[in-house]
Amino acid sequence: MINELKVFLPAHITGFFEIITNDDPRFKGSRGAGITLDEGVVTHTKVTPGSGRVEILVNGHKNELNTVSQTTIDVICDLFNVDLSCYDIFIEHSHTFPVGSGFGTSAGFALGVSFTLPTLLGIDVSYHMAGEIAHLAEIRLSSGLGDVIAAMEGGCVVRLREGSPRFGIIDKIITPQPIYVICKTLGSLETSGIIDDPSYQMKINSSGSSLLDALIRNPNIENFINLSYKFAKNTELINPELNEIIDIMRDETLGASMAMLGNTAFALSYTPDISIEDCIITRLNMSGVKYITQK
Ligand SMILES: Nc1ncnc2c1ncn2[C@@H]1O[C@H](COP(=O)(O)OP(=O)(O)O)[C@@H](O)[C@H]1O
Ligand SMILES: CC(C)(COP(=O)(O)O)[C@@H](O)C(=O)O
Repeated sequence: MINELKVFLPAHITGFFEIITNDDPRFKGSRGAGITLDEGVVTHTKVTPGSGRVEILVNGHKNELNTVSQTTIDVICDLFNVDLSCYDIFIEHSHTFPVGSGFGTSAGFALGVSFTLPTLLGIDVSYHMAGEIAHLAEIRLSSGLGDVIAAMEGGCVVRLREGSPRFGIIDKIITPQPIYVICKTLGSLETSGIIDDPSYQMKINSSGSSLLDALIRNPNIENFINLSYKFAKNTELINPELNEIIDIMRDETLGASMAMLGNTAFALSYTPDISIEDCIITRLNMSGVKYITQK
């Protein structure tokens, strides 16, 4: 039996969204649209016979960022009634984007665990069930609502129905040629502080719903980024400093907006050229979850 697996999950930037609550976390989530990137989170998981030790590293460090991973392990134990006392588990996440800045990093951590640990424990989970495990961890922590279902698929993902990957419904916007994604981050935003705040929920939902309808009527990448900017303005989530950067980006690209939920500007372009310093430049991901080592 294999004792280690490595998997890649693309980062996911939400352009606009609508919060859909439900007492059943499998049916709680968001509708909206976003893009996945060719960079994200690589997770390397090893399981050996042992005494219940769990070690989680994030970019080589043990720190508070192991909460999402630990919560995903807890979800696996709850769902499959697993006793970990006779295993030692080692998980290492490597991520290129800053946490909490609108790149869906928490979803990448959760999916990295859910697409490796069950298999290494001999638990047979389907592709969509592995996604559901990560979704349940995100909902439990309020660290995300719809990144999981989008990151698994790749591309420019439209979330038509909320929920875990077993119940949510997505579609994709076809891009005629390769798309560069240009990002400039000024810092983080606390996701839970926004998605759990009733006043933000009202602004988000009153705007997100109509923008999704507008994208469905005209499903193309330029419309996505322009509707995303409308959302950032309508919800008043954008700040003047970020707006200045977005204005410059918009003049040089197909369009630009704020990455939800982070203090980050992102632009879509057919070329990697931009006049702004210190941008992260990558490509629209088309593959979704990808095993680096074979199952
Ligand atoms: N590994 C982690 N452990 C604990 N909390 C995390 C972890 N990753 C992200 N978070 C928290 O979850 C929320 C969403 O994180 P993240 O998905 O990285 O946000 P974003 O998509 O905005 O970058 C943030 O509040 C962040 O602080
Ligand atoms: C926008 C957000 C609710 C949070 O995104 P992040 O902060 O990147 O986890 C996302 O999960 C979504 O549902 O679209």
